[in-house]
Amino acid sequence: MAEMLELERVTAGYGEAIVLDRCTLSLAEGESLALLGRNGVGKSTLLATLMGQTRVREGTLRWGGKDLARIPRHRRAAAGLGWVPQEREIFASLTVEENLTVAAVPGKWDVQRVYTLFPRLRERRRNWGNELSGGEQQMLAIARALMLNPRLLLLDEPLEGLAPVIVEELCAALERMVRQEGQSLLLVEQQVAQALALTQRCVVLERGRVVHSARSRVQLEDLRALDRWVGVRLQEAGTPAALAKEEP
Ligand SMILES: Nc1ncnc2c1ncn2[C@@H]1O[C@H](COP(=O)(O)OP(=O)(O)OP(=O)(O)O)[C@@H](O)[C@H]1O
Repeated sequence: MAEMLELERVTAGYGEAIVLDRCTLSLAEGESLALLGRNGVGKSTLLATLMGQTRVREGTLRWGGKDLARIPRHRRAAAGLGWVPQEREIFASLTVEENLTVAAVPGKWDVQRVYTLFPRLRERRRNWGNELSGGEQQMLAIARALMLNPRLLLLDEPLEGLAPVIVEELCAALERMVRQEGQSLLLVEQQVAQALALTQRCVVLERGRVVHSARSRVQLEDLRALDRWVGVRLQEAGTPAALAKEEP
């Protein structure tokens, strides 16, 4: 597989502060990658860097073989990077369907396809954004990003703060999105077992640098090996449905 995204020894941060420190990773078209690590190691900063929101001091970022630095930050979404930040930022005074269609880009993902992925959004299509539960807001934020037909979807802790039953529903949708629809995904997530179950590969960041990488399926069978970097709480890891299934 040709690499779609390549970071080579990228050092970046905010103002004088350096957060990413010679960070190297790559992702191919159709691939799904979990970005793991403790709080504050730079996972969100890596996504922000892809979106042009940090100061890159050194290293190269290539997107589709081209220098990402040459794509201005307001053009990154149009260039195929679909970012769902932790804050979700859905439009409270638009309906669910208006949220989805307000900035849609024609392509494989359309309203019917995202409703098939998230049937709950179809049921709620006439509700205002501010009438949704946290889980529904997260589904809407992801669905809205898909409506831009991104080549790569960047999800920042989509499961954070959601009730277990909603986590399960959301994971089932993300699993279909990745496995059946072949959506490329870069997933930042603290819920390690779920993140591994949804992805093909994983990398661990520590102090802004990749310190470990593995096949997700292999790693899932040895969660304890991640403990030194991530502090996996095995008893909380759960047993997502996807664990029992074949690797994509
Ligand atoms: N907008 C910002 N301006 C200045 N510093 C920031 C900004 N965003 C993050 N930082 C700092 O960058 C460092 C890395 O934060 P980042 O959010 O990337 O970590 P993370 O691995 O995503 O952790 P978390 O799970 O807590 O979000 C932290 O020290 C944080 O305080």
